[in-house]
Amino acid sequence: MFPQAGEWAGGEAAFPAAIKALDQINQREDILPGYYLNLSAYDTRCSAGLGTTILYELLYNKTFGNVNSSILMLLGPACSPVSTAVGEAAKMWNLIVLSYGSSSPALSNRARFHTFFRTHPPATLHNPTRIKFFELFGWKRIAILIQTEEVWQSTAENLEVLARKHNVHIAVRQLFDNDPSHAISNLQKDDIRIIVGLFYEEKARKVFCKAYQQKYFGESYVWWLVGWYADNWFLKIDDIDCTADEMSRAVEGHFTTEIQMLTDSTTRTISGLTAREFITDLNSTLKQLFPNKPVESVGGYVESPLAYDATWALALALNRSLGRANLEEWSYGNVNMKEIMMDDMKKTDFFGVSGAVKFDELGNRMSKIVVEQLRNGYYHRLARFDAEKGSIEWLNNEGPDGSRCWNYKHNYSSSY
Ligand SMILES: CC1(C)CO[C@@H](CC(=O)O)CN1
Repeated sequence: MFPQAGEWAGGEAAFPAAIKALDQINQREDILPGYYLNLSAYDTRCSAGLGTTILYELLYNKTFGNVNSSILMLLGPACSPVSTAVGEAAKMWNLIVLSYGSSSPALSNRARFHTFFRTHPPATLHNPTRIKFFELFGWKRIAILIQTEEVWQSTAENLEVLARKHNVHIAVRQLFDNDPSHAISNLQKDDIRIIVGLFYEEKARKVFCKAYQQKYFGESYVWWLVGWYADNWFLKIDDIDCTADEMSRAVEGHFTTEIQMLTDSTTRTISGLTAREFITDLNSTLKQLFPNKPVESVGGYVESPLAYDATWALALALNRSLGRANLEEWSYGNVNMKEIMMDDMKKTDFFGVSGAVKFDELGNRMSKIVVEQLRNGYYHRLARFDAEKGSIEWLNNEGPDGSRCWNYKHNYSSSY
């Protein structure tokens, strides 16, 4: 399932990446020998209803698409709302679902999504990084500003649980639906200085425009946002009543956390390619497919390594199951074979273009998180955090031990 439109057209780049993996897999004699993996792709348009309809047709309509047999596994969906609908239904047909693009923490509920796995980590994976930095900088009093959407509210709940375990006090938790003015006034009244902002890009512009207008910005405030907004997101002023200069001043100095989806490593991956070789090849394909836009703005470009690695993960799991299951006997009622394939999915452990690929007990994939800071309008990569080891790797800036990152103009107070 590869959305080509809708809230997030993540399938635009993910589909070519998955096809590349499939072609490489089908040429490998050592993977699924004697079998040819066939991929039937459908545009879900990021719609839960359409995704469910496609699943139903795949299950019951043998003439649907070019599928004239039962499908072995489902690659996708991309968008969280579609994964929520499809992932919950698929288990009733013993169908394993492997998403490459869904970040909703709700999808970690194993009871609801028993056969669901994802190479895209949940949004909650940002939280250990945030806590690590709060401890590093001695920030004890934090606020969370939350857009009323499930993905952000469940991320906030997870952050509060972690904060309590690490003696960080969540002093204020402010929710807003469309207009953040009242919430920002409350943060100001409580003299909050460290704010974790959990909202989509369009709301981020409203937050910082209001913050500017209410003079709630500058060197004494530290904002933590997600790092996957579009480049120069704060300069798109057509939907706010602030100038680009006002927005630049309001957002200056904020930190972001982002899942690292393409490894920096030069190690050869399971496919034999390095990550650099993979992305170079994908870029040339995307330039042909989307000649009128830069590759970085093709939907799902950042997540495409996750789709590539997800295709490898499915093929490797099926390959492992060959020893214990006869794939010709697969049918949606074959619980025994579903259990075998579930076991083999849980054994996933390979080095892909997105880094180490393995799933935890909730079907989630762990990744590294990159921390950046906006300085004079440009994002600087500060550090990479390994949530599994709890370790920080400083990138071209040393740590807070009196090095360059402290030369920056913000005088962070350690009393908050
Ligand atoms: C980092 C982002 C943009 C978060 O949303 C994901 C889509 C979703 O969870 O619906 C895709 N990747």
